[in-house]
Amino acid sequence: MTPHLSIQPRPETNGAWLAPAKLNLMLRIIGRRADGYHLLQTVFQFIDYSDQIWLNPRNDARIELLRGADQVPAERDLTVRAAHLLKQYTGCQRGVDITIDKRIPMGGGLGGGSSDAATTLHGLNQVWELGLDLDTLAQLGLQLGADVPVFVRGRAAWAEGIGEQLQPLTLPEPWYLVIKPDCEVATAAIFNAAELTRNSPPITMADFTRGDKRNDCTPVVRQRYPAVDQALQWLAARAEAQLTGTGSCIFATCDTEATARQLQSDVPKHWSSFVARGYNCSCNPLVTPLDERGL
Ligand SMILES: C[C@@](CO)(OP(=O)(O)O)[C@H](O)COP(=O)(O)OP(=O)(O)OC[C@H]1O[C@@H](n2ccc(N)nc2=O)[C@H](O)[C@@H]1O
Ligand SMILES: Nc1ncnc2c1ncn2[C@@H]1O[C@H](COP(=O)(O)OP(=O)(O)O)[C@@H](O)[C@H]1O
Repeated sequence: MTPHLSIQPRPETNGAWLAPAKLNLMLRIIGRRADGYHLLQTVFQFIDYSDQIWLNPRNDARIELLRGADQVPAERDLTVRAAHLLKQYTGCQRGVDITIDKRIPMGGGLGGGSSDAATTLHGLNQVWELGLDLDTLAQLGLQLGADVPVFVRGRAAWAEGIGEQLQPLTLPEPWYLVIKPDCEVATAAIFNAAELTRNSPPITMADFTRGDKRNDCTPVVRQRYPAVDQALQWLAARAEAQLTGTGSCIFATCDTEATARQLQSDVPKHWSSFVARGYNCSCNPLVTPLDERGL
């Protein structure tokens, strides 16, 4: 059976919905839209390293964040914004208490905020019995961030456009060592950098499969964040080192968990790190695992 991550509440999650992180296995910037958003080619894969979100219905129509991410005001939290968006779109009068157990580092290029938003859209679609389909949830998600649709759809993907035009991919599901240098990177600052490459020639999926894993953000992030540069130098001396998204996290791909843990045991103590498995499916109530559909 093809392994998959399930974002739905299960006994082992104590009623929590899971919001997994992602890695960008390559990222090219091939242009810019008139509104300033960049046209990308990127490959997304999920990893089994997740935030946990509890969605408890209330007796009134309020949306309350009982515990969220550090230093993110409730009104800016992407789970709260997702809940308001659903109410506005459907006219639903119900309320919810939201509690987030934050594990995915913020400003790390791991998409934690976007994943929290996507999981909230799925969770409240069920808890509030809204009956919205996957396309509608992905469209609503895009209003919250360019990265939200891939988490809503729950399939590893080749992405184009601003990251929302998605073609599912079946990739190897290796182990990853992820290192978080001691800094956060604001996505907007990197996309606004004058020195960012914005005219990379487009590649094909076959080029990626043959090994083109460049991330156009890497030179800018290395130059502006010495901690990322140092971590990349350290990892590159031991394995192929890559930046995910706009960073700050970097990663190496390993064939086995043992290899990843061996590499992790040498990581200098001033960087945090974790080992996680890659997954092509992050299954939600509207997506059945590939193998259960006979694919
Ligand atoms: C770069 C990527 C790669 O997966 O990930 P992260 O490094 O943030 O995790 C994503 O494209 C980030 O997606 P997301 O974090 O949802 O972006 P948004 O909230 O929509 O936008 C954040 C900022 O980045 C800019 N932005 C985002 C996406 C894009 N294709 N072009 C952009 O120029 C936006 O103009 C905005 O200033
Ligand atoms: N629930 C949330 N979890 C994390 N970040 C959030 C959340 N809601 C809003 N944000 C905002 O989104 C920003 C980006 O966070 P995140 O998605 O974790 O990183 P990245 O964009 O680097 O992948 C944070 O710095 C924070 O201001």
